Amino acid sequence: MTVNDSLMVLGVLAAAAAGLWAWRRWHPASFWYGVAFPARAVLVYLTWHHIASGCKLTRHRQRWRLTLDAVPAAGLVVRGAAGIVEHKRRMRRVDVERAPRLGLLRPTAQGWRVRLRLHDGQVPADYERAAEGIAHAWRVHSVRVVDVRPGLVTLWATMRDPLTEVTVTPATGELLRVRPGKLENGQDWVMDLRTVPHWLNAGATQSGKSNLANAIIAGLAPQPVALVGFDLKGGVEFTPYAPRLSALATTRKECVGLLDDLVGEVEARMAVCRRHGARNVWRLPESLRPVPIVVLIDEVAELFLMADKAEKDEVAKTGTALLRVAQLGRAFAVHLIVCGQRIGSDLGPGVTALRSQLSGRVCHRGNDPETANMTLGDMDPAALDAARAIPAETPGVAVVAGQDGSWHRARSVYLSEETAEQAARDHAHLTPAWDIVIGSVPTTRPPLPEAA
Ligand SMILES: Nc1ncnc2c1ncn2[C@@H]1O[C@H](COP(=O)(O)OP(=O)(O)OP(=O)(O)O)[C@@H](O)[C@H]1O
Repeated sequence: MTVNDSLMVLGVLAAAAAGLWAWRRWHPASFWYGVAFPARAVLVYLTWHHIASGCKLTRHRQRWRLTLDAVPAAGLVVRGAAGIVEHKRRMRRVDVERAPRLGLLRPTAQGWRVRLRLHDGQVPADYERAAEGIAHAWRVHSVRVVDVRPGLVTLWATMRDPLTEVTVTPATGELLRVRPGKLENGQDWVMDLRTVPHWLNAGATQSGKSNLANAIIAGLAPQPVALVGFDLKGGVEFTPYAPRLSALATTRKECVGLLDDLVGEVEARMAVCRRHGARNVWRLPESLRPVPIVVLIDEVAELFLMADKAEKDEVAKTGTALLRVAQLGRAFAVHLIVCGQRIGSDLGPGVTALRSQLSGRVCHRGNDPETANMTLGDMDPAALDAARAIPAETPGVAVVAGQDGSWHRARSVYLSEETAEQAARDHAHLTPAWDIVIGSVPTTRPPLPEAA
């Protein structure tokens, strides 16, 4: 090759590299699907056997193979023990290491998914244990085991943590549905109170609980719902949202009164449903359908703590009323969003029962492993591990679990208090008066959609 030829080849290579760089820089999505993903896929298939072996996912099988056996030749052996001079071919059964069969790698915006066939005797937990090792071998942010079916698991690899930056998601406009942030798989985090009626929002201080509550309030503010606040931290959290709150309790006495109202309202709705042969308010004729109530409770532990014995009765009443609202509210469009650092049995009897009614769980970073245990203890152990691994420098990141047992890492969208307060002020005209709400009087609000 002449010097000119070499220069030309170098020039072409440099131009190709610059083109690829520019492509990646200006249109990363098409670069990923067109170049980066196919290259990654080839690497994954080529290295899979090695990685599976390193992560102890392989199995040994007996297979027929044509082998070359070394045979000492007669007469020459005497020259030395290692006098092997002849080879003989023959078929025989040998031990072969087999990796689990990889299905087709399917690209996602943030990485890829691939289905694997389990070896006999393997369970999905084997793959959950190996996931971290596989993530390191594939040089990706995380690998999760998802979509478990008999004999099959799907591995979902994510190249970068999609929760480092969460952008604002538009309002859904659907009743009792909010999008407070993003899930790790890049999809919107949808909180649908008609599917999961009550939520527990737990985490240490500065973990992002209030930000999530703000996002929920801002999402619900434009909807035809009544918002109610319980804030025993002197009202500092919820008073700024007062224009959009139909009721706000900031002292224990007010809490007891407001809970009495709520229990009475649930019972009244129950009576209306019974009269009309409806199992829930969504099956009532539209003109009779009451306005949904969303109850936000800040720092739930304050409701159960007592300074002296005189408060014992009030605390007991509060616990019972809250439990009744939780148990009965789901059918009668009364929803709870309970925020707190701890919601354990140490707060008193009834708290564990209340927690079990809160089927939606959001577990932010906790100060101790107990927070994750209390919030997600009855779920998949992998969810607990993910919650315990949330770093302090990413407030708003949480593990979110619904009632079907599935869970996701998610992050609420950052919403300044001013923005949420502005949303409350902007939609103050939609705030139904509490007297009208608990009077179950059909109001002139816009008609509610039919139940799904
Ligand atoms: N999703 C988020 N993205 C970015 N920053 C966030 C997010 N959520 C919260 N933060 C930041 O973290 C800080 C603490 O958040 P927040 O007040 O919601 O925590 P908290 O758990 O309610 O704390 P506390 O119990 O002390 O009230 C806030 O200053 C906020 O700026």
